[in-house]
Amino acid sequence: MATISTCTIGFPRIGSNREMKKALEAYWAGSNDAQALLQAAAGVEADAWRCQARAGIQLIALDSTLYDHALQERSATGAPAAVPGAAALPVYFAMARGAEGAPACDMSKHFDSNYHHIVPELDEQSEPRPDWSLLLDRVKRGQEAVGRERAVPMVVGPSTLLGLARGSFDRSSLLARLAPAYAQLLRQLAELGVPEVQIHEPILTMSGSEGLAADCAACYAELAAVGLPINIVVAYDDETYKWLVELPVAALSLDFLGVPGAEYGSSTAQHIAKHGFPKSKRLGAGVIDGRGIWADQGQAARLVASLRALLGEEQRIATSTSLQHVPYDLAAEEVPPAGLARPLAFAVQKLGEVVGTAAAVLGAAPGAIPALDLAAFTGAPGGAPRELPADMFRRPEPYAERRPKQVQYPPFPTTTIGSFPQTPAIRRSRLAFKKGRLSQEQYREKMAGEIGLCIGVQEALGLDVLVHGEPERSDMVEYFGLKLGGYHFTEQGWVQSYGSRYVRPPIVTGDISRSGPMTVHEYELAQGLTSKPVKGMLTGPVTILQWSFPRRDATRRQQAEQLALALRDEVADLQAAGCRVDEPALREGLPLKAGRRDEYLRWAVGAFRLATACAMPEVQVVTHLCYSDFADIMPAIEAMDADVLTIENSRSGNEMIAALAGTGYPRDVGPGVYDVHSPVVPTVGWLADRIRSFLEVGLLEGDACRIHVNPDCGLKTRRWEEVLPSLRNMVAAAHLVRAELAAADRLRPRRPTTPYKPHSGAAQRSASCAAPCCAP
Ligand SMILES: CN1c2c(nc(N)[nH]c2=O)NC[C@@H]1CNc1ccc(C(=O)N[C@@H](CCC(=O)N[C@@H](CCC(=O)N[C@@H](CCC(=O)O)C(=O)O)C(=O)O)C(=O)O)cc1
Ligand SMILES: N[C@@H](CCS)C(=O)O
Ligand SMILES: [Zn+2]
Repeated sequence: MATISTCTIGFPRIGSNREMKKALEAYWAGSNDAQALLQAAAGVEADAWRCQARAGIQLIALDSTLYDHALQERSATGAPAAVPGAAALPVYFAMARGAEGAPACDMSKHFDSNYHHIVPELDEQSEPRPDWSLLLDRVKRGQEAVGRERAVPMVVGPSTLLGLARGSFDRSSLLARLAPAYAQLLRQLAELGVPEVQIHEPILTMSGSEGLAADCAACYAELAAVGLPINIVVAYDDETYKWLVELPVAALSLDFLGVPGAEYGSSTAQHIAKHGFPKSKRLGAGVIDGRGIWADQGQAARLVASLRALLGEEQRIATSTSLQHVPYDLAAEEVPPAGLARPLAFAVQKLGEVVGTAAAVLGAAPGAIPALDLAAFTGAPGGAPRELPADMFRRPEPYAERRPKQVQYPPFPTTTIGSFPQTPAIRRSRLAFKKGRLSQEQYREKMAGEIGLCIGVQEALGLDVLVHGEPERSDMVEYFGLKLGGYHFTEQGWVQSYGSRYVRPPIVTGDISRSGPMTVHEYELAQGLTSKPVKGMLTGPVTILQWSFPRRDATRRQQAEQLALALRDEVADLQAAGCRVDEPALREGLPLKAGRRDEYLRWAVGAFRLATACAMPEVQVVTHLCYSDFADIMPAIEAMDADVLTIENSRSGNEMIAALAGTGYPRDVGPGVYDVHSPVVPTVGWLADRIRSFLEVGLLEGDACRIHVNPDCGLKTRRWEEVLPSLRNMVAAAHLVRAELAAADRLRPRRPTTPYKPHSGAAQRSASCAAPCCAP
């Protein structure tokens, strides 16, 4: 007798109408008290759980968080308790966002997604003092909402908690000490009568996790002994299958899809075909895409049918990852994304796909469900790859020759990463423009005023390299999606990036094309107001792609190449307009498996070079990386051939710049000196210490003229009241350390500081750029 069941492994935490975001921000602004926040959170989670029950999901993961799920499991590890009630909220948010005298905990990219988790703080000294009351309360609320037999607790697993922690320490012994804490949780859950517990262990997808096999086996044997069925959930890629299936647990939920794009497909199905799946376990088949938005129940049904032949009747249909990576509900779109010939599925629709797939397989008619029609994407798949000439990837002169021709700086030149506060007034203007209450002309004038304000502020603060402030960009990726052909966008397609911050990833539906300049007007406006250099501001091709929903009929490489060609034309137009400093951002979608990284890095770095190589030697290409560890991809960073690298640095304690210094990285570096995700204003003394520490780690052998001083990332999430004193202190700190170096006679600029002269040359445009850029 076939038993195909259905389950979820996570759901959007924002609420169908962004209730969670609004409640959090009202609480932080002081217009809401703790009770109101907790009440709003309870409403959001209950709505989400009931929505899953209504869709017919049998086992509902009790996902819910005030800020981040990795942060809320800390109470089991001996770290300060996380939110046992209203009184502890300030501690919880201090950990997440910082508070006076207490810097925020480190934040990091969650695997290869655009979600950011708070990094667990664990080391040898950590003494688990388990307090699971929060999670247990959540389970009780879940049982009330959807019934005992459907409410399934989910918890970040001990290996993952340890794997996400930074630093090198004896993880093996701490895992052994964490096991009893988790065993205690399982006993308490069993008392509540839950059907099973989901233990999320995404760390087991990572290369190198084979080394965890013995420790994991011991830990899970101890947990299994409690007697509560355990479902280990491993998402984001295929997994270290051979030893994972041996773990003594009742069920394994695996990701059958892997990264979105045409590379679609993990090796999970092949692993099962090759090695089999133990009869004693239940498989959670993650066949509905948890992080793509194309509806494709047909593919899922066929996958499950093929598994059934291998596995027999006992299966469970699930999503490949938590649905937190897709928007809540397509029905919220007043106008469904226009021109989309293919059906879309957001989280609510994906619940229907899970249930529908189970029904189709039971009905033995999986073939009857049509798969996503790839032929309906516009354009030939990617219009590429065609062989592009090698010189399109090479700047005319190598770094060592071109750097002296570029703008020269004083020691510790000060700058910012691009965005300035996105104020309510800016957002109101944009909304008025969208609703037709402001004309295009009026909207542009408003934005011009904001740009003028940003330039005036930066001049007054004494910054050395300026930016226009990005007021016209709702989001650094969505903005380009709106300007480029081949993209569609949503009105309500919010996806959590971190805490209360959300993005609307644009959707690639066809070949990407640029119909005209996208950023030149704003650059010209800004540069026209100052004699200091203004950076042109582009988002890099890989970043745009990683933070979009890619099409399914072309590889990510093909899509990145199209984006790179569009950005290349923009670089050409920016430099023709006189721009001498340019900033595309690259963000890795580095595969979790080491064996796939080289190939990825080849095309990702290639896309960056393709976008920027048309820049004349005099143009300084700045790139920016935030919230990612890149110690293990240093050669790729070097191969990007940028002139300046700005990086998020302040929360991770110089780890990255120490790595850069260690490899003798020769180019200009701008290590972040303060955390932009915290409302705390850093003091001059603290900032000066940060700057001095760059010399201590031996960065650029102490050549201060090439060590730029900037915040970790853009300032769009901050208020002017925070930005003004923070930047004032940052500039003062740079000047202080500059003066100290001068007094100690340690200022030996290798070349004279040259004043900045914006370039005025249309003639040079045709000489250096037109040919390669316009005839790709
Ligand atoms: C740099 N980062 C980014 C990442 N990914 C991106 N796609 N973009 C990024 O910048 N990843 C890593 C990091 C950190 N991440 C973020 C992510 C998100 C924000 C952020 O500030 N998000 C805003 C939403 C921004 C936005 O698009 N706003 C719209 C307004 C939309 C809206 O709410 N409209 C209302 C009315 C307007 C109003 O009254 O406010 C409506 O329509 O009803 C806009 O500006 O037009 C957020 O608030 O979450 C920052 C860093
Ligand atoms: N220029 C962007 C980069 C963020 S990663 C900004 O400043 O917001
Ligand atoms: Zn950044």
